[in-house]
Amino acid sequence: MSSLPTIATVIGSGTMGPGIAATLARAGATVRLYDISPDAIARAEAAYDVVRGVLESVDSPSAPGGSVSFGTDLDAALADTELIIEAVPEKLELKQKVFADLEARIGDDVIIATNTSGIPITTMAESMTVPARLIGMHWSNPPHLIPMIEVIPGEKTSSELVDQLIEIVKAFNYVPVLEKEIPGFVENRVLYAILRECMALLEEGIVTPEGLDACVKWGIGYKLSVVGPTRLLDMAGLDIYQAVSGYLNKDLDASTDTPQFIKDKIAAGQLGFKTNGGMYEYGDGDVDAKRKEIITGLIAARKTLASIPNV
Ligand SMILES: NC(=O)C1=CN([C@@H]2O[C@H](COP(=O)(O)OP(=O)(O)OC[C@H]3O[C@@H](n4cnc5c(N)ncnc54)[C@H](O)[C@@H]3O)[C@@H](O)[C@H]2O)C=CC1
Ligand SMILES: Cc1ncc(C(=O)O)c(C(=O)O)c1O
Repeated sequence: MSSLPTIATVIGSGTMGPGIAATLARAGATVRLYDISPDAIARAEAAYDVVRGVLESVDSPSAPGGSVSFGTDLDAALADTELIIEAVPEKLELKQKVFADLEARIGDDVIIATNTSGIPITTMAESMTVPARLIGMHWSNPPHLIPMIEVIPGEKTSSELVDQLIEIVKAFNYVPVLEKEIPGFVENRVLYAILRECMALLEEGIVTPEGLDACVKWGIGYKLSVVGPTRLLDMAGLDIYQAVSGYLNKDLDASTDTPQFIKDKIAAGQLGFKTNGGMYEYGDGDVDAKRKEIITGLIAARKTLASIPNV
């Protein structure tokens, strides 16, 4: 296989599957999107139409011949495939069962890339017949708009596969970030460090949700979208970092569990957009409107970031 696979299969058509499939298809691959649930497939077909429109409006590489087909027939989805991207729910046992099911149906040369948010690849590969073929390929949500993918080899992943996946990611113009294996990988370790402190500040009543969102969006997000954290330290001064981290680090939240108020919301069925309420409440039509605003904002920001120097 040279760079982009001719045929690829995405397993799991929930939040992430349609955007992943659409990105590969737009770059020219024939993609089969498989799900165990017919309802999920029906939702994915509708989501795909929206995603395709979004891809039209960003500078996403497009090549002729790409397509996405949808279905609940696993053998049909796997026929002649070269690359499988697994995007089923974040449960180790489920992913291991899916890998066993896949390995019973495919040749030894077929790649399995997992979109796990942070389960170590080595652990997932323990029950596999060919562990050298498993590699982490962590897309960020929404996958058709965030042009960066973490590439995470496990202890038994073949080094040829690491190089191959990096070339595949470059073939659809995304930035591959090669990492050593660690729970949560790099992106979610940083994101969850931020989220842990944010949730603690809310729980202690230090700031309102609206105030927190404004502070983090402008004070941190805006700046970090232009200058990464390493260069930010040069901009601020390492002496300042030493002075502040010297008194602040020991005061930062260090809890190891999910905050109780989040657990209470989940127990009350408040999960966020998918239940019309979570951190904020949403009335009729509000969730769709917010989703549109977020996508519009991400498209505008991506265009701007693509047009300025990578400092
Ligand atoms: N939601 C997010 O923001 C992100 C999620 N991820 C990771 O991607 C993976 C998928 O996440 P989501 O798309 O959010 O999950 P989701 O729950 O929205 O979708 C998962 C889909 O997998 C299907 N499924 C369940 N068992 C299956 C099986 N045996 N075979 C085929 N399909 C099956 C479900 O019917 C569902 O449609 C997880 O590992 C998650 O941690 C990674 C990056 C971001
Ligand atoms: C809150 C949250 N948690 C996990 C992930 C992930 O990468 O799996 C994301 C994301 O990609 O956006 C996220 O927002």
